[in-house]
Amino acid sequence: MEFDSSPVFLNSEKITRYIDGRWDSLISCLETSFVLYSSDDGQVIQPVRENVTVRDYNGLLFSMPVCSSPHEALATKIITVYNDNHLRGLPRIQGVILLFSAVDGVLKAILEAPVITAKRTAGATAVATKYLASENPKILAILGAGVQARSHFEVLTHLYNFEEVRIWNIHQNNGEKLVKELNDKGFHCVCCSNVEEAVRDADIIVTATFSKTPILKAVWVKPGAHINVIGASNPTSQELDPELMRSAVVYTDSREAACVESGDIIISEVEVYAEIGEVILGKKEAFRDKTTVFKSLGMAVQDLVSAKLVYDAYTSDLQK
Ligand SMILES: NC(=O)C1=CN([C@@H]2O[C@H](COP(=O)(O)OP(=O)(O)OC[C@H]3O[C@@H](n4cnc5c(N)ncnc54)[C@H](O)[C@@H]3O)[C@@H](O)[C@H]2O)C=CC1
Ligand SMILES: O=C([O-])C1=[NH+]CCC1
Repeated sequence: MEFDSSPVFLNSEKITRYIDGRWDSLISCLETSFVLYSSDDGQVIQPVRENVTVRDYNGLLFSMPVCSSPHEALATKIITVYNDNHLRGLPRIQGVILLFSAVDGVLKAILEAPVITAKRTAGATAVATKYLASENPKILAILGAGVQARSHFEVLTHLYNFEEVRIWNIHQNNGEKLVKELNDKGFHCVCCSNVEEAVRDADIIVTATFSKTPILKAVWVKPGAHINVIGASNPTSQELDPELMRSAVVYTDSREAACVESGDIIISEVEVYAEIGEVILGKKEAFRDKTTVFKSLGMAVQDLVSAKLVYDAYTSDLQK
């Protein structure tokens, strides 16, 4: 019997075709992935990711392997994160996700990583926000105007009807560009000239920047707000003022990763109260009335479930 071992290659355009407009399915897969990761039954095996520093070019190479038994799948995301790439007119995050069958080890697909990374990170935030934010949030503030800012805007406006969406960016022209792009699509957002103005009275805040030092201060944040911290994914970077970290109840995706990768957690010396998976499982409380922080690091299992969602949609399309 002939065996066609060629994996399919799904580029960003194809991935967009199979993932766009599917927030609810993606959020549901991601919710399951949080539960599988935080259950102690070994259904998901996900070591802390490896990274290699490219000192001369301010770059990093990440390798993120995972096995999920319920999905009968293995995946590894391999990405580079080059902080200065905007100066080269290139995306800061590039790479691929390799998706294998866990049954026989066959490589099924190679998927370009940026679209899935953007969508799954925002989808994961959506899960955390659903559990931790106050009911009926009215004001959303997004700090940053890049890839993650866009995908977070998309998913959070899919989930909630905000009265106001505010965007702040370090380079105001890029913030204005994003606001114009969204408003041209029929949304109503405003660009703020400073962080304090953007987050005043906000119910939900997203920080999605490449800042190395805190951009968000405790005194600016409304008590009871929910903050999704997406950037600062290394032990020496911070997006939040340590005082804000210490005044909030801190949740994360992976406690094991947070303790070695998150500058916001390590430098402020806060205790992680819970993984989001533990909240979904009912093992830990969701303190909606308190100021909450979801420190997102990003997990390989999120890439696996999202890549599988895309791959399954692609293969079922082929069979039509
Ligand atoms: N938690 C997770 O799963 C993931 C986290 N990330 C992180 O999210 C952050 C944003 O990533 P992308 O949107 O893909 O990048 P991007 O390059 O598309 O956007 C970065 C944004 O940060 C702003 N920025 C850069 N330096 C800054 C500074 N010093 N202070 C304030 N703002 C600054 C830029 O103006 C831009 O708006 C990065 O820190 C990245 O590592 C990215 C992917 C997944
Ligand atoms: O999970 C992920 O893909 C990443 N987290 C930080 C940079 C990229």
